[in-house]
Amino acid sequence: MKTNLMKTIREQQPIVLNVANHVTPQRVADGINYIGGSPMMMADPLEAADLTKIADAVVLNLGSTNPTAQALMLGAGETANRLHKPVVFDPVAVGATPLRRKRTQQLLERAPVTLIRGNAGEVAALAGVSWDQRGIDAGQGSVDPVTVAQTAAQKCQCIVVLSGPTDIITDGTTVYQVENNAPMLTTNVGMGDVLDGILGVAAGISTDLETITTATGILPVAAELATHQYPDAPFSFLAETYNQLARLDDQTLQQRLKIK
Ligand SMILES: Nc1ncnc2c1ncn2[C@@H]1O[C@H](COP(=O)(O)OP(=O)(O)OP(=O)(O)O)[C@@H](O)[C@H]1O
Ligand SMILES: Cc1ncsc1CCO
Ligand SMILES: [Mg+2]
Repeated sequence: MKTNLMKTIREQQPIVLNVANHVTPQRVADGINYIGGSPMMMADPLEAADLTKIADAVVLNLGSTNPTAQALMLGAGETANRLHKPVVFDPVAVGATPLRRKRTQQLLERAPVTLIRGNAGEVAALAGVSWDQRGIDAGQGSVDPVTVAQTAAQKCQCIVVLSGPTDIITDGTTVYQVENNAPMLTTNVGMGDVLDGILGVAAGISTDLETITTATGILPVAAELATHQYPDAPFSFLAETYNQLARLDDQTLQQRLKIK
């Protein structure tokens, strides 16, 4: 694993450019900032290319898809490809509507992404696996999530991080699993979006599978520590999770990470 990830983030302070949804941008910006990255949100497609030039990584979120957001995603994605910068994509509720599927397909064709992070329902939709997705939530399915993640990674030719009680990280061949988790993460809307931001920070440093796997553990490790303090208070848990993100060092992260 990447044993000096937190130190490297705080030294390099990667700039992460986001096409955020309209629900959780503050949570995402805080998540990036608290671990030591530098967040930037954008809203005007006319500056997507110029802002991508100064970014170390780009994070694209389908959550509040609309024509402007799609133009932002395409503009940033295409420039990032040309400049060989990493792109993280979150296909929020992609299986829910034909429009979301069409816009995702257009993005993946015009600007291939480095990493897709979604819950089981979203990754299943990309893999073409039958799944009972529930809006923005994972829903239920009968196929092994590891197979779902590997299929999506092979189809989309990128790294896939399938989040859930166990997070699955794969390039289509090698598979790592992060077993740290905190159920109150699912009570707070947007913690998947925060995970995307953290993965963007890490991708700004390296996109090797070990770095991405270590980065996937940052949020659940912080959330486990917060759960010890606030086992039944989801909003206090949320605040404490951010405190723990700010405090987290490599020693604590490596000690607490449960990877298989
Ligand atoms: N059932 C669960 N128990 C514990 N932790 C979970 C569970 N499901 C997801 N997580 C953790 O919650 C975080 C967010 O992942 P999740 O799968 O909920 O994203 P999401 O569905 O895209 O959320 P959102 O759309 O609200 O941002 C990850 O760190 C993941 O490990
Ligand atoms: C609630 C919600 N609706 C669209 S995006 C979003 C935040 C979770 O991704
Ligand atoms: Mg989500």
